[in-house]
Amino acid sequence: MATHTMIAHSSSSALAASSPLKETLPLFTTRSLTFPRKSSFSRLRLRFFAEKLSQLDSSNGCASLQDSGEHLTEEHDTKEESSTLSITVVGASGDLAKKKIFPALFALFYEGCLPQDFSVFGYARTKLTHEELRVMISRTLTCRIDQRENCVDKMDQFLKRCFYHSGQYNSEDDFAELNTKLKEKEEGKLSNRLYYLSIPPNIFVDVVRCASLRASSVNGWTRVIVEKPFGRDSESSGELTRCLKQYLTEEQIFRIDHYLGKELVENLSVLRFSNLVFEPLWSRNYIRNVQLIFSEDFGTEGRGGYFDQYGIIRDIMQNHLLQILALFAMETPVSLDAEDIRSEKVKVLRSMKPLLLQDMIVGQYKGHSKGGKAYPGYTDDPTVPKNSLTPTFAAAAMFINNARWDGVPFLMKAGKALHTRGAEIRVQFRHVPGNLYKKNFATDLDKATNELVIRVQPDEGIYLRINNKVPGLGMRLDRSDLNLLYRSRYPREIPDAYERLLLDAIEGERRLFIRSDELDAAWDLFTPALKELEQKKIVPELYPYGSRGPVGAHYLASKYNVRWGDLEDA
Ligand SMILES: NC(=O)C1=CN([C@@H]2O[C@H](COP(=O)(O)OP(=O)(O)OC[C@H]3O[C@@H](n4cnc5c(N)ncnc54)[C@H](OP(=O)(O)O)[C@@H]3O)[C@@H](O)[C@H]2O)C=CC1
Ligand SMILES: O=C1O[C@H](COP(=O)(O)O)[C@@H](O)[C@H](O)[C@H]1O
Repeated sequence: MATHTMIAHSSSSALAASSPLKETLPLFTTRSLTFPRKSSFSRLRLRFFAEKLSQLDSSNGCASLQDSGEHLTEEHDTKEESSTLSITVVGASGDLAKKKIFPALFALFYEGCLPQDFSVFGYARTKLTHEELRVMISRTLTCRIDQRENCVDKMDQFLKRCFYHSGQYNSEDDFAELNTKLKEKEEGKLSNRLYYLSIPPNIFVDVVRCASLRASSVNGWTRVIVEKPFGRDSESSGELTRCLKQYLTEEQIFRIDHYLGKELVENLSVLRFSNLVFEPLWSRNYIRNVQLIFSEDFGTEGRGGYFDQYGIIRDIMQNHLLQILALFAMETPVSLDAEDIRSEKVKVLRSMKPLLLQDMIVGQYKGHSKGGKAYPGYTDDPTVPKNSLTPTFAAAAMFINNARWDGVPFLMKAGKALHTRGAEIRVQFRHVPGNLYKKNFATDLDKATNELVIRVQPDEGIYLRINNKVPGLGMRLDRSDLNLLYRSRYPREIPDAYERLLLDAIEGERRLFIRSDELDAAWDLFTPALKELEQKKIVPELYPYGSRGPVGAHYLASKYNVRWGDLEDA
């Protein structure tokens, strides 16, 4: 124990010494940096205890840090007793904070995943009292379906730990005041501080500067979760990273992509690497195309101002879908350690061919009336310019130039205001060569190939479409699904992605956060096509609100001899 502490501190000091702000950027106990394997081990160890505890309290996978001390090791006990955790949500008055971050923090508290000694601070310009913040937060808190009994008590306990500080985002003095308030709560203990930047990206750097100079922990770690968008293209993203790194080390920056925290996305690697039946098939030899599909059945209502500067390619494809693609297509990592996984993701991203304009199509939704109800078009939003060419839908074909995936189209499709909400990965396999049963298919043979579908949301599940004989005396073939439907197999609520990611950031687990080289590689793939799209002022194909999107998506798919699986299913 003593040795660990010593090594951790000397290593942190070495880091701080190389940092431009060594005095003002104090020690961050970068557990996974110093002890990469130990971090995963300790998390797994906690999870092991949690599994034991789950039989008692149906915990969601973290060990109870509040009331299970006797199960944990000596090392853990000591740390827990002497340290505090302060979580500051910057932009606390905003949509994401209310909708996702505070509820996720409450869920972690509810599940016993937060340390004994923690406080939550909201920070924003809006003037609020502590009590007003608590009222605001309480409106969005919910308890897990299966554990409602002491819900009200738990909410009260949580809300008592929530405080508010009003300040400007670029004021060092305001952050110094925040620092004073944080210190009051920390009572001189070893303090760890987590900042969540739930604010528009143009103020990220101001906040990081002020927080790092005036409100960093002096004796524990300081970490910052940065929300997307991380820039608009390679240049602006590089600039953002450069500016953030004036004040923070890479190890302090947790770039969030909440899709990586979704249960089925986490399960993707388990599916691949722990099932012998899949891994041998995972290549160009057996897979003819992969589809990554995102759709929402609502428009940009309320977020038009933000969305118009980014569009669907930057909002969904360059991050959420590309991250899933990287996990899907990467080689087997050396271990489950964050750096090993992220290095494999970077490798596969760097093997990809940058997207070409001729391999994408864009669309924008228009107003539509259905069942007596009028649905607004994208440009009907008062915060969107009337002549906006921003795509609310896009489809793209991407390729990976490596031995495993050479020639396999990875088709992406993302859209707002479509007929349904969902996110899924579809893997379409090749034909069975010389299929003995080709005469017995009621449908065309091309449609009778196997398909593996990983449904990320809603109705999380994994199903494998196979061909089977219809029972009876004849020989007629049919298609059926071997179906793992989560709600039947695991009839309990799945934690929200933000819960998992917040817990990981608290634990210093970086596996599900984006490293700066990953981000660079991701932007390199999309920047040329995005620039061309804007320079050439490509006019998006209009599609009605609530429809299946522009027909151009079908032409793009058929160019590569692909049919969109979601539409075949419908
Ligand atoms: N909302 C969502 O569903 C998602 C959001 N994100 C990202 O999360 C971050 C926060 O999103 P969201 O909560 O929707 O954002 P908001 O627009 O609600 O902004 C959050 C807070 O920031 C302050 N703020 C807003 N605009 C400005 C401005 N121009 N200058 C200074 N302060 C401003 C406001 O607080 P005050 O005026 O009190 O200071 C506001 O309450 C963004 O980076 C967004 O891209 C990512 C995924 C989903
Ligand atoms: O990052 C974003 O994601 C949401 C969709 O997230 P989900 O978890 O609800 O699927 C999307 O609406 C938003 O435009 C985008 O910024």
